[in-house]
Amino acid sequence: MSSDPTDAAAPDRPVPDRSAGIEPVPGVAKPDPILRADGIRRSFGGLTAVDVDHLEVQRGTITALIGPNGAGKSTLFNLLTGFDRVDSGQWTYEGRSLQGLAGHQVARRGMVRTFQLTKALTRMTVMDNMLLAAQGQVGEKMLGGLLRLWTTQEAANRKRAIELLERFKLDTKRDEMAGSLSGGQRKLLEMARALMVQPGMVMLDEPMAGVNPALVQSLLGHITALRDDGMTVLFVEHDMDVIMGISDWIVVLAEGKIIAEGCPDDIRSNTQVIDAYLGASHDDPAAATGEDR
Ligand SMILES: Nc1ncnc2c1ncn2[C@@H]1O[C@H](COP(=O)(O)OP(=O)(O)OP(=O)(O)O)[C@@H](O)[C@H]1O
Repeated sequence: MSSDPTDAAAPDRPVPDRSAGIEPVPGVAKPDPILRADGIRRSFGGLTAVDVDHLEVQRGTITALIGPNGAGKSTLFNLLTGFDRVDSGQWTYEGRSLQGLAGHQVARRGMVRTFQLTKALTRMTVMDNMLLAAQGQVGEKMLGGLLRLWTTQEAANRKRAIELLERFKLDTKRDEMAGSLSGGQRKLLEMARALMVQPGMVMLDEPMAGVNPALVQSLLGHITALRDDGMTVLFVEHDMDVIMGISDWIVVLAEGKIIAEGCPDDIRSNTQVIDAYLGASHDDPAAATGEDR
């Protein structure tokens, strides 16, 4: 990563289109992939949740992972970030294998994901949430041990936490319980927590879910600022306006497989994508194309 992600605002410079010229076909090779995955499979009983032959994520882009309910988006996120185990497959981040690593080890390599705040986290202050995130994405079982290890790194971590809370306009909330934050503020905290480990790639799980429409623009600005600061963003989202509005590239999953990839215009006009959404009984078909209803 070339610049400090704690910069308060997105730099005022044009962002190069890093997905220009890439052919819109499933599994297409990218000129400068930060993440490469091959043969990623995961079944639950008889159900194949994920069956991805090849996926590359281009460095420095905002890439959306979309698909109807049950398509396998969350499972793929969990697998790539070490929060679930593949049945088979290999994947690399920055050319190094992540196979078999736990979530916190993946985060320390620089690929970090956001999580909805768990109950335990909502009972901690905003600042303690940030300090805990600095330890990497460990399970709550390890909380006690980590609390004791805080002292050494604490000063540096506090400084970084304050910078990030200022960036996300949460600095006045630092001593409040995370559970008292609004839906949008929680999303901001989830993003701020992810940045504590200075990642090169951030994976956002439904960053707009439960957010008041008034805060959507601000959140979108923060997501594009991550990319403009040099990070790669991969996100799962259902809101088609958001997806079409900020994505450089879109990967479409259906029944565990990548059925389409391309820039927003490619995806909007892709009949296979429209069919996949039309075939999913509990999704709104109009949403598949991002058309006004
Ligand atoms: N732990 C599990 N045990 C059994 N089945 C699971 C498990 N996790 C996911 N599945 C199944 O795997 C399939 C893919 O689920 P997944 O949650 O990854 O889809 P998704 O695309 O994220 O869906 P949504 O958009 O609704 O969140 C679904 O059929 C789901 O029921």
